[in-house]
Amino acid sequence: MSTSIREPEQFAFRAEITQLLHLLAHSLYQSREIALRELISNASDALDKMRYVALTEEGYRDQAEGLGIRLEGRDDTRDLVVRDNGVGMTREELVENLGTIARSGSLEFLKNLGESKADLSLIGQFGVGFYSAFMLADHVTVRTRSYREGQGHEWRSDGTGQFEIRAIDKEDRGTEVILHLKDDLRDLTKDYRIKGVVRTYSRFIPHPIRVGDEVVNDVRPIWVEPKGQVGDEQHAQFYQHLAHRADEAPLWHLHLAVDSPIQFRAVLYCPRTNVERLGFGRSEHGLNLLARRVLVRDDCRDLLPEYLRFLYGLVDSEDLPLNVSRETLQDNTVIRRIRGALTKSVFDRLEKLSADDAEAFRTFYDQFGPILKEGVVSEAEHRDRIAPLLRFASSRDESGKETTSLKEYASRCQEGQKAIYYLGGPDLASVRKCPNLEIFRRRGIEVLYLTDPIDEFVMASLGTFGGKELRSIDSGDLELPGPEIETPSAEAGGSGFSRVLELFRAALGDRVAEVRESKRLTDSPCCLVNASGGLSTQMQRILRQANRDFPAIGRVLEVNPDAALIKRLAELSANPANDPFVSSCGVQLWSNAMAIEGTLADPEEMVARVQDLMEQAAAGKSAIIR
Ligand SMILES: Nc1ncnc2c1ncn2[C@@H]1O[C@H](COP(=O)(O)OP(=O)(O)OP(=O)(O)O)[C@@H](O)[C@H]1O
Repeated sequence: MSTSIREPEQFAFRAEITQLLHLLAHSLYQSREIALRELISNASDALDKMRYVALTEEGYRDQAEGLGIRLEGRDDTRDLVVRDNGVGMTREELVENLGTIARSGSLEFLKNLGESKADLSLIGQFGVGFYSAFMLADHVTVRTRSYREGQGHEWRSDGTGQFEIRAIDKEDRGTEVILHLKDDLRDLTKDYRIKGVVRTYSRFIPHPIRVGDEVVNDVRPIWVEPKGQVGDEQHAQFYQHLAHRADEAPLWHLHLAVDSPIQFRAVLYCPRTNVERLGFGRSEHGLNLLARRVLVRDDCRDLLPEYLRFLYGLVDSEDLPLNVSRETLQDNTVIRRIRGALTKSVFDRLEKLSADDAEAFRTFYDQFGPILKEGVVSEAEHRDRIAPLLRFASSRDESGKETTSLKEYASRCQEGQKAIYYLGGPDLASVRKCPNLEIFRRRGIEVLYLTDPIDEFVMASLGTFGGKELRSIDSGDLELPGPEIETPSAEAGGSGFSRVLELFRAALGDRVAEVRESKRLTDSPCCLVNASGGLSTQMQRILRQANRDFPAIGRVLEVNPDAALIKRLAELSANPANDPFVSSCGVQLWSNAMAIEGTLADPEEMVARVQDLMEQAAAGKSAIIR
């Protein structure tokens, strides 16, 4: 026992924590009581750990009894105490956990608060929940004794840059957080107020929370209750406890009771918002794993595929040993089977949501669709479950508001249509401008508009849907349903048009793979398409963004014999003196097509040519007013 350091020792908080504390202390956040929930959650975690220790470590067998949390208000001193008989902390743990260890979460949280992307209610998600105590208190004291030692320690701080730690006598194991309440929160010492807060935020914590002699919460673990007996309100509170989300009900939940071949109970929750989309890092949390009601891992990532990482929840199985180690989890057959069953249930739930509640499914898809798509690209196993859930904008609603599923698209296919057509681009506005769409518009064939960069990879990974090939419309060999397009204009253009193609070909050289007559354009003079079987334009754009040295791929320039400009060039080509002008127009048309796509590499060259063409046009004009 080291009673030698009874004198307090001073420590400085890490810089980002000082910043965070300053923010919290001056916060005008309305529901400051949520801080209490963070402290109760921490106490509950410490009790879970103690129960686990008692069941797995020699010498602590009798210590799983009487685990609980107690809240006590002290009117005279304006203190509110949160006490637990959990694992407690050693001196080193106190120093590290409450002040000096780097937490990537605190920096991220500060950054997002600064950019107004997050509000204080999200604090618990960043692994810095303890500090929210300073929203309620002007001084915080933590008295704790680890289950491993007889010596207790006290941590004190007023939240301004420093904290101090000293050895104390503490009779019982566990932790006591004493909040010296801010003046305007003094009524939080009253039992009725404390009970109110517990009932609002922490009612379904699976350990008894006592205020006076009364157990205020409902300790029956909701996941072992029969499904029909757990209401939405209970689920919402349990979700808030697991996910550290204040005042938010889950978008949907799953409550599973499976008895064979593996026995397990599970609850899973889908948040309403995807914090990854707000610019936070990847969701870094797994599910809680319990063996016979005892928490064995609070961050088990092996229970769901990576692309369902946004779900919160808990799995409790009778078939798992308590001492299952992190290393053996992945190879554990029980875990693998539970993962399979959970994943299937999630897809069943999503399928049902998409059929029964379009509004909720749309919210889900807006938030988590991009993560779900990773599942198509990263593994083949569940592609066929994810594909029907995908939604895309389409030419059916040019505003992009109404999205469509692949199945709906397929149901609208024309007689003889063998493919599902799509076009990718950086945004809806540029996709809609693409001349390649003209023939589709004329024929009334629907085209999916893909604007998420991963969409192209999704389509490439899927290959087909419902027996129909997924095809980018800038592919050189389109097989459209219905009759081949008649091109009388090609004849009308006659040899002049062939000459135009010849001149374009010679002028463009190896900048293009081919120059040919187009059968897909109605208005535009020309468009670019890709050699059959080649990469789509959007895919080339994405690869070039990722790697500047990505080689330029020779494209096919298709020319519309029907366009007024091309007709005129065909006429002019009868006179060899016009060859340079026609050639120059060819290069410029190619530049225009590249510019529309956003793939033009050398704008200076184009500017010089436009200048030259303008000079020629100006020279042909007359200043004489007729
Ligand atoms: N009552 C307690 N008993 C034992 N240890 C505690 C207690 N409260 C906090 N701790 C320790 O302090 C650490 C920091 O707590 P804090 O609330 O800031 O983050 P966290 O609990 O790790 O993250 P999260 O809030 O996301 O669960 C905890 O991980 C735990 O080790």
